[in-house]
Amino acid sequence: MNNVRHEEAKLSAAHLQKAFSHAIPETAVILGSGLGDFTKIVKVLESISYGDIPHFPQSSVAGHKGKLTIAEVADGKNVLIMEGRFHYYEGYTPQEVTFPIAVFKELGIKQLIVSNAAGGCNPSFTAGDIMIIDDHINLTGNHPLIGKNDDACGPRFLDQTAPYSPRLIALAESLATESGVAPKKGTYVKMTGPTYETRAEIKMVQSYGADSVGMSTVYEVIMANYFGMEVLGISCITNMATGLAKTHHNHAAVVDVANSVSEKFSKWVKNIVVAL
Ligand SMILES: O=P(O)(O)O[C@@H]1C[C@H](O)[C@@H](CO)O1
Ligand SMILES: Nc1nc2[nH]cnc2c(=O)[nH]1
Repeated sequence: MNNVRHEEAKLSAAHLQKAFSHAIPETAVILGSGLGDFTKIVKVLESISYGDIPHFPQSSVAGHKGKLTIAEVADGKNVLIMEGRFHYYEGYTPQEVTFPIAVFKELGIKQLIVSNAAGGCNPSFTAGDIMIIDDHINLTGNHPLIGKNDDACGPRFLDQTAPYSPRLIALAESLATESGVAPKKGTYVKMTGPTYETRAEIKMVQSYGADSVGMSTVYEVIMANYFGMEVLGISCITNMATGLAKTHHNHAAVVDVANSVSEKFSKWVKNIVVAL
C-alpha cells in the first residue's frame, strides 16, 4: 500500500476548490483541543463540514468541531483553518490522521501552523503556559510514511533535522510580546493515548528530553515536512504531566485551560499569519 492516499487527496482537494467560493489561502492552521476560539477573532468567510468532504475522516473528540473554514485575518489575507483534527487513538491509521495534510498539499498550502493541548513535563512550566515546539519525539511505534513511497510526493528517507521551521519560530518569537504571550520553547513527545501517562512514563520521557507530552501533531508535522511545507508548532500546556501535577487529569479540565489561554494564543497566531 502507498504511504500517501494521493488519488483520494486529489479528489478531496478538487471538491474543496469547487465548493469554496474563496480562493484557498497558502497558510493553514490546525486548532488543538479547546483552541477553537481562534475563529472568534478572525472574520469567518465560509466553512465546510468534514462530513461533506469526500474521503475525509470525522472528528469524534470533545473540543474538536469538525469543519474546514476559510477566514480573513487582515485585508486581503486569508487563512484555512482545520477546526478539529484526527487522532491515532480514535482508531484512525497514521495515514488517515494525516490525510488532511495530503489534501493541503494538493490545495497548495505552503505554511502549516499546528497547535495542541499538552501536558508539561518540564518542571519549570506551569499550566496555562504556551510552548513553541522546536523538536519532537515520536513514541507511538508507528509512522505515517510507512508503505510504498511515491517519489513524486516526497523522499523515501526524509531528513528530520529541523521539522519546525527556524524562520517561523523566529517570526513567532518576534511577535510574542506585542501579542501578550511569553512562550517557552521545547520538545513535544507524542504518545498514542488515549490514556494520560503514568508517573513512570513521564519520568521516562523527561529523561528523553521531553518538555511537553500529547497525543497528536507529530504525524501531521512529519507529513507536512514530507511535502515540503514550512511548519510552526505550538503546545498549550493545559496541565502539568502526571507526577508533576497536584490533581488527576481529565479532558474537560484540559479543554477548560485551553479555553482560558485561547484568547492570547489566538491573537498571537493571527499576528503570525498576518506577518507571513
Ligand atoms: O488534539 P490535541 O492534541 O490538542 O488534544 C489533546 C490530546 C487528546 O486529544 C486530548 C487529551 O485531553 O487533548
Ligand atoms: N498525553 C497527554 N496528552 C495531553 N493533552 C493534554 N494534557 C495531556 C497530558 O498530560 N498527556
